[in-house]
Amino acid sequence: MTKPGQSWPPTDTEPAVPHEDAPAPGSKLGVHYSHCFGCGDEVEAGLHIQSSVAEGPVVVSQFTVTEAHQGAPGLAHGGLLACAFDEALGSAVGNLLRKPSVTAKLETDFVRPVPVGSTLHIAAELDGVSGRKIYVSADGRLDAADGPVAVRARALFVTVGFEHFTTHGDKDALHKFGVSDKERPKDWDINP
Ligand SMILES: CCCCCCCCCCCCCC(=O)SCCNC(=O)CCNC(=O)[C@H](O)C(C)(C)COP(=O)(O)OP(=O)(O)OC[C@H]1O[C@@H](n2cnc3c(N)ncnc32)[C@H](O)[C@@H]1OP(=O)(O)O
Repeated sequence: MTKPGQSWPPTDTEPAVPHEDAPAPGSKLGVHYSHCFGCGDEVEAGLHIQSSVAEGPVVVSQFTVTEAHQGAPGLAHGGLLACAFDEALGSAVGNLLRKPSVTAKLETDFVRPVPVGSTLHIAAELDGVSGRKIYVSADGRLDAADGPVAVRARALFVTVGFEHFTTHGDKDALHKFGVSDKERPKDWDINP
């Protein structure tokens, strides 16, 4: 856990510059995989997070807490909130940098309870890049983009080759992500 006062990013970084093919500010981001627990439209009890690109290296996401997401009665489960942030942070990394990347470290500060029925407005910003390491952080505000902060998160994503997914996961992963062999060299930076 990064201690209060510890600098972030924890190492020297270069600015995180969005890829030339990254969606423009204002663009709505679609589902990256229909069975993704974070954004997938085929996961009934999933988080159904919707995201769009904002100004700067920022992606904003909304997550509405339902009864399927409870820990204590009427309150969101902390682990599910962490999942929502993983999705929101990963969406910023993947969509803005277009580098296949995975979460290596994720830390969350739970500042206020998040009730069922509320919507978290999550703003995830790319903070810097150091080689394969991508630092990204987010605030989640209750019920409005300028509402009170309920959750904060910081994460390290690490760029991987596409074989990470096809070797460790599903050999058809690229097809399921909607990334074709033809698109790969043009649309994605692969330099792990
Ligand atoms: C169109 C586009 C749409 C895209 C949308 C996408 C949306 C997606 C939304 C979904 C989002 C959900 C996303 C998900 O859920 S991703 C699923 C959850 N994550 C995983 O499963 C990842 C599992 N871990 C691994 O595979 C490996 O450990 C990785 C690949 C991460 C690194 O193993 P690898 O052997 O390759 O590399 P390395 O070990 O040399 O490490 C490299 C560097 O990183 C540093 N390091 C590593 N770990 C840590 C750590 N814990 N704290 C601090 N530092 C750490 C390390 O010191 C080194 O630094 P340096 O020595 O170089 O300085």
